[in-house]
Amino acid sequence: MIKFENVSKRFEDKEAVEEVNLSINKGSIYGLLGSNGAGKTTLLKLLSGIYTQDSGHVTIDEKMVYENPDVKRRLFFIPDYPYFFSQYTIRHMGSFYRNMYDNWNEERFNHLVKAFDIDPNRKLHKYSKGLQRQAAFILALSTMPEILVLDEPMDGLDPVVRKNIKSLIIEDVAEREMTVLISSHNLREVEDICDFVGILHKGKMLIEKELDDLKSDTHKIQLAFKDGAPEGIFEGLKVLHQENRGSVLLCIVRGNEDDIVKKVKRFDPVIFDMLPLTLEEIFIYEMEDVGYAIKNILV
Ligand SMILES: Nc1ncnc2c1ncn2[C@@H]1O[C@H](COP(=O)(O)OP(=O)(O)OP(=O)(O)O)[C@@H](O)[C@H]1O
Repeated sequence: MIKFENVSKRFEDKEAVEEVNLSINKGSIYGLLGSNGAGKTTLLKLLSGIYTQDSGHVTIDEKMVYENPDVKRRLFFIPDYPYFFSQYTIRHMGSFYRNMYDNWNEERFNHLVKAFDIDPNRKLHKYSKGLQRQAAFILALSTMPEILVLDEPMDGLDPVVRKNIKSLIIEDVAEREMTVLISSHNLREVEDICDFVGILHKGKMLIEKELDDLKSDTHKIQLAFKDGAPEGIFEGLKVLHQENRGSVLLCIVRGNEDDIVKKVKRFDPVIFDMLPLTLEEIFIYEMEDVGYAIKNILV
């Protein structure tokens, strides 16, 4: 299990991550979402042992990560800009990782190089951004990591390659319980692949939940009343957003569905619809709730 306990990390005068708590179960695919500069990359680098925290604990199966090569060998981190040694081909990089990772799988490496159509003898720096990212995935998956840490993983990949890579990741999760931590702004992709989601804002974890629970805990409601919305309609409810659309009141409410239905129906609405929300909508309304709203930017 991956655990962050009260983890803080500061850069000069900037608190990048503040008292973050986070747990990721083995075999889970965890989507780390957040506004720009929220601290996502910092968290991934703390988990990968690239940074050390100022306070708190980052552990994998109760072992500290930083300066612990045995633990670091169990994970592979693909940063937002994959790094290769200058003048190296994918074969050279493969040899480098073969020496580092005990579980390196040569057969899989050769198979993936062919499957992704990467020339094993071409220098990696000559490849496009998307092909370099493909090379990073080939290398990462050939190390057979227990934990795969991905920073904006699908950026620059075409839809066919995305689908292939997602299938490979899901296969590794299903077959050998690989754990995946993904930071992404592509919420559709996260919704597609992740089972757990954390939303980070200004260095703090706003929400950490199973994706299904998050979705079943946030509701879009359309309401209309004979003589306008009565006083106290929202009493006892956590309303993230509300707006009038003609005579219909649209609101986003967090909480238990049955409880919301019971509370609202007391006021006898003439229209009452409860609609599902996408992860993207949930993200936008949760951000609005902490003052990070699209309307502020448009004013
Ligand atoms: N090496 C560094 N030196 C100084 N400040 C840093 C450094 N790395 C990150 N920061 C600051 O820490 C904060 C969090 O940055 P981080 O890159 O973790 O955010 P992020 O959530 O990944 O952002 P984005 O979605 O924009 O990529 C930002 O304010 C950033 O400017």
